Amino acid sequence: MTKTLVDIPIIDFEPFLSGDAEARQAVARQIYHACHEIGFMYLNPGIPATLINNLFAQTKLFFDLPFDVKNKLAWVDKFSNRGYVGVERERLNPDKPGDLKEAFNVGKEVNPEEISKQDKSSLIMNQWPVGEDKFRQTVLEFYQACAEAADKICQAFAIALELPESFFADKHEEQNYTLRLLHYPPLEQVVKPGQVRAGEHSDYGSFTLLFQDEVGGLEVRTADGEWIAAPYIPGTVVVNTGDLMQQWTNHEFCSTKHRVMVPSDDRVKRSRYSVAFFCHPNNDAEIACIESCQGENRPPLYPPISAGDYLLSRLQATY
Ligand SMILES: O=C(O)CCC(=O)C(=O)O
Ligand SMILES: [Fe+2]
Repeated sequence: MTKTLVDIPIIDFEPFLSGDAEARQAVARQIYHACHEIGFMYLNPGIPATLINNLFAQTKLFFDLPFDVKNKLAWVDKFSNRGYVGVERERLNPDKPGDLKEAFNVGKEVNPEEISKQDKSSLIMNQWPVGEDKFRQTVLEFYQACAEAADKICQAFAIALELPESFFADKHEEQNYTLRLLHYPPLEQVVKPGQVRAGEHSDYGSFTLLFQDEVGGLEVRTADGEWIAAPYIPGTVVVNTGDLMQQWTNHEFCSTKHRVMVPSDDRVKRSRYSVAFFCHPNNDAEIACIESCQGENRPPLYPPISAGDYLLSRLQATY
């Protein structure tokens, strides 16, 4: 395992994707240490660079659309958690002013015909800008590539914790994921005291894949309370474990605070784009302390909860 200057490990995931059982074990061991020690790592989970580049190009075009067009797709409720969120609408740190960012959330795309047939609470429609077919197509292709990567990462987490390989993948099979495009606009005005691009927070779900551009600003808080930079590293994706994974594993895997700061130099005048793929278990998955993460002197720290109830309670606090 290579340590970066900032102590966030860079792990070569290739042997997990194409190697034998031994090679997969070796990768899983590195992932265990990253999740246990800092909850952040850089991975190459096999998402093609051209797809990532296309997605960033489409993200820029989307945020360049007039506000009125974007606002027609406005995020309406935490049950769907989809659509457009304007600048300062969201506070990832509720004690601070609104975040200096705009966002667009997409969930699993469903066929409208399926809606009437099934319980509609789990089948919620995405909102798309009219006439932007290339955008929709690229975003959905990217969503699928991330979902496939997430499936492999689930397997690696299970092996890392000596669980059956499909333990986490089975509980994520509904693809209850949120793909979030983010734009941090250039800042000309003086920001409010304490205002940042994204407030200090930990992610709610099981884990997140985070794609960023080279503008930077992402910072991660280490166990001793120091903020360290998590810069863009070409060919890698930042992967971090979230609160629900921390709860599930009785803190064997940690969920680490992170934030996006306003640059103190000229980069403040540039837009920053990033894309987060938030992985969350199936709504009805029961999140109860994993057997191998508890013991006589290590009782479960949390009572069991359904993943769906947990997510709703967290979204409630953010908006
Ligand atoms: O934009 C980034 O780099 C981080 C965003 C983030 O942490 C989040 O949306 O949860
Ligand atoms: Fe985050």
